[in-house]
Amino acid sequence: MLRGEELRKVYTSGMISVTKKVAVDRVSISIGKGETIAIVGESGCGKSTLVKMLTMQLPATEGEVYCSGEKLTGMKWKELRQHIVKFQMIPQNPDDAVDPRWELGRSVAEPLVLSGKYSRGEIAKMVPELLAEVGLGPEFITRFPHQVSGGELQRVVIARALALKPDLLICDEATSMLDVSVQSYIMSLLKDIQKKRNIALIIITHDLVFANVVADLTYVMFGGKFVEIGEDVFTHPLHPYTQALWDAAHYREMAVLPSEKPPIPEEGCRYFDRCAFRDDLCKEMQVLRNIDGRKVRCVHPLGYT
Ligand SMILES: Nc1ncnc2c1ncn2[C@@H]1O[C@H](COP(=O)(O)OP(=O)(O)OP(=O)(O)O)[C@@H](O)[C@H]1O
Repeated sequence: MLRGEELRKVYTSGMISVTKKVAVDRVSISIGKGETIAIVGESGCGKSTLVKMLTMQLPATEGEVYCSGEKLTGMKWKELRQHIVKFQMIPQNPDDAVDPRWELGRSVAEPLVLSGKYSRGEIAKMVPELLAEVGLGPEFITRFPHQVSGGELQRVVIARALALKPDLLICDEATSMLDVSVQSYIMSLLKDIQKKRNIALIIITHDLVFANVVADLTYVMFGGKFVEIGEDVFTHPLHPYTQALWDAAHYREMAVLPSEKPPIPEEGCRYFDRCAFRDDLCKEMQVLRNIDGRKVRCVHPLGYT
């Protein structure tokens, strides 16, 4: 359904001495209808930048995006907006998605109004239906954001995102600001909605257990590139970084992933300076190799050396 090919993003900053930051470096990614993928990796590795390029919220420095066979990169805005309205974001902080001065019903109705496709009567019928789909009653229509809990507000944001029948929902740390019991409720709600509506889900998360459980495929990112892609990657990690990420998340003693992070080398394996298994072979260009149904960017995959 949606595919990004060789996406690259270089951020430039500064007026006199211009600095360049390669946030994402020639990454390809695709997601099919009804599929769930998770993108994991430490802060700053390029997850959000990649997804923003894939969903056309941010122009790519290089690379192309295709949706159901049509090329979105280079498309005129009028035509492009018909596509991107089908990609809806559930943000980390639900407060960012609603106007604090508006009743919640108005926030849910807004995309329907802006689309110009529905009459007032139709919208008045659709808003309570959308709220019901996320388990909220019609009494929420006249409440304000400060009159509901964080979990309820996130459900309103989901209802609003569903209004224009999206093909893809992007959850960028969508539950990380909620307490643990509400987190699991919201995620199972999203999975139920996904099943019912056959929506694709992209989940950006620091919760590796959750990624392992919900995603059909997990993409592990390091230094602007994928280092491992597969199902259930944390059960038997093949890339040393995947293992280190898992260990770090579980506070275990380990030899890699130090708090002092060395700079990422531009040539060869990006994980070189942090890796306990490095040798001269790792200084050469690394490609994603197929191993046991996974894709791994490593010449010394764990368990194979
Ligand atoms: N607008 C920008 N201008 C300059 N650099 C940026 C900009 N946005 C992001 N970056 C840099 O690009 C890199 C990737 O950022 P990005 O937000 O994609 O990472 P991330 O993996 O999503 O991080 P997090 O998990 O903390 O959200 C970071 O080093 C970040 O500082």
